[in-house]
Formats: sequence, C-alpha cells, structure tokens
Amino acid sequence: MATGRNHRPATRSRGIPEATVARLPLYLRALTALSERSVPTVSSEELAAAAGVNSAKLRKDFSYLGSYGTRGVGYDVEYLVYQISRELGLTQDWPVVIVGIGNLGAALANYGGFASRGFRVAALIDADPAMAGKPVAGIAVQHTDELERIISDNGVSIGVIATPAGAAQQVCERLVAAGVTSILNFAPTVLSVPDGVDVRKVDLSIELQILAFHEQRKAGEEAEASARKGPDGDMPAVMPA
Ligand SMILES: NC(=O)c1ccc[n+]([C@@H]2O[C@H](COP(=O)([O-])OP(=O)(O)OC[C@H]3O[C@@H](n4cnc5c(N)ncnc54)[C@H](O)[C@@H]3O)[C@@H](O)[C@H]2O)c1
Repeated sequence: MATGRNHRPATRSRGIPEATVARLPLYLRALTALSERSVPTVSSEELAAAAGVNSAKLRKDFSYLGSYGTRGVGYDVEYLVYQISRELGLTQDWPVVIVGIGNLGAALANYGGFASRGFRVAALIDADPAMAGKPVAGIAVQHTDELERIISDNGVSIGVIATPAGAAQQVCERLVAAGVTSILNFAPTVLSVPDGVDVRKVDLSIELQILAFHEQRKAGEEAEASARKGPDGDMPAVMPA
C-alpha cells in the first residue's frame, strides 16, 4: 500500500514491491539453469536476457534483496539462488493439495516441476466416488468428504483448484474454512475470498487471446506496410507530383 506523502508501488513484506516479487521466479528459473550448468557468476545483462527482463529493472529488483553484485564479476549464482529462494519462502517444503483430478488435475499431479521447486503434492481430491483410491502420479485420489481432515492433517496452506467452474467457489470456501490461505485457481471463474487469502489465477485461454490480439495487430501493420509500398515492392503507392 502507498504510505506517507510519496506515492510508492504496492509492497509486500520488508518493502519489496509486488512487481519485483512477480519477477523473482523468472530470475530463479534462469539462475537454476545456470547453476545446473555449474556457471559460478553471471552479469546483470546476461541474467536479464535469460530471464526476459530489462537489466536496469533487474539491478533495481536485486537491490531490494540487498544484492548488488561485484563490479566486473557479476552476481554469485549459488548465493542468488539461495537469496531468492529464501525471499520466496522456498527454503521450506510446502504441502499442496490439488482438487479436481480430471484431465488438468492429473496433468498437474504428474508435473515434476512442483516437487523440484519445494511444492510437495500432499493429496489429490475429487468429488467423483469412482475416483477414490485410484492412483494418479503414484498418489491415491481421496474423496472430497475427506478434504477438511486432509488439510488439517498435512498442515496444507496452498490449494490448487482444477474443478469445473461451477464447483470452484464452493471448493474454495471449503479449502479456506479448513485453513488454506493461498489458492491457485485454474477454473475459469472469479473466486471471492476473505481478507488474508491470496488467489492466483491461471488461464491459458486468456494468454492465447492476448497472443491473438498481437497477431491481429501484426497482420494489420504488415497490410499497412505493403499498402504503403504499393504493387512494385519498394515504390510508394502514390507517386509525388
Ligand atoms: N486455466 C487453464 O489454462 C485451464 C486449462 C484447461 C482447463 N481449465 C479448467 O480446469 C478445470 C478442469 O478441467 P478438466 O479438463 O480437467 O476437466 P475434467 O472434467 O476432466 O475434470 C474435472 C474434475 O473435477 C471433479 N470435480 C467436479 N466437481 C468437484 C468438486 N465439487 N470437488 C472436487 N472435484 C470436483 C470431477 O469429478 C473431475 O474429475 C475446468 O474448470 C477447466 O475449464 C483451465
């Protein structure tokens, strides 16, 4: 929240702006790839390019972490991995439940990237009684009747919703009542949650629609450019008198 007389960007704990927090996973992904290749140091320009971020923005983001790099050497890759992981709360294990084990829920359960980033799939939950006990990604699916007990037994604070849109709000309310305070929602619906509960929404069709917008704009620009060139390529369509 903006405080005082100066208008400041929205910040999280310890004064790190929300926009910086949103870029930390991008840096971490690029740094993890460097670490896997045993690269010891990286310049802000190289890392910015690998993360797809402007390098001045990267330096500013890292200054919030108290990380300034060494002139002529760059940033220590391992130390930055540690610093960013700590800032994102990834130095601890986060148990996660996935609710709705259809096509998407099963794909998410099978995704190895959660565990490698510190997110342990503690349980898979579905309302279909026929699913109960069936193994998905090596974990037996449990019925929604068990939802509250599962959340409490595993100390789960993060829930993933992959149910049909019509069921998502009710699932969300049950998760929150049981103690979940962060929700990753894949269902195409806006969830209402009480204060203190964070919701992140993932919608691939929205991303595709944005790409479609850019495709349309590019096609329009190309059409305009070729109309300007005229039928003979680089000749202007209208010759000056
Ligand atoms: N965000 C995205 O990019 C994206 C991509 C694909 C699908 N989706 C959405 O994800 C959701 C799931 O898609 P899908 O293709 O896996 O559907 P699906 O029909 O294959 O699976 C839905 C599952 O949810 C279960 N379910 C229904 N009501 C429930 C409830 N109240 N509690 C627990 N489980 C319940 C069903 O039994 C089923 O197993 C849909 O809302 C879909 O629109 C989003």
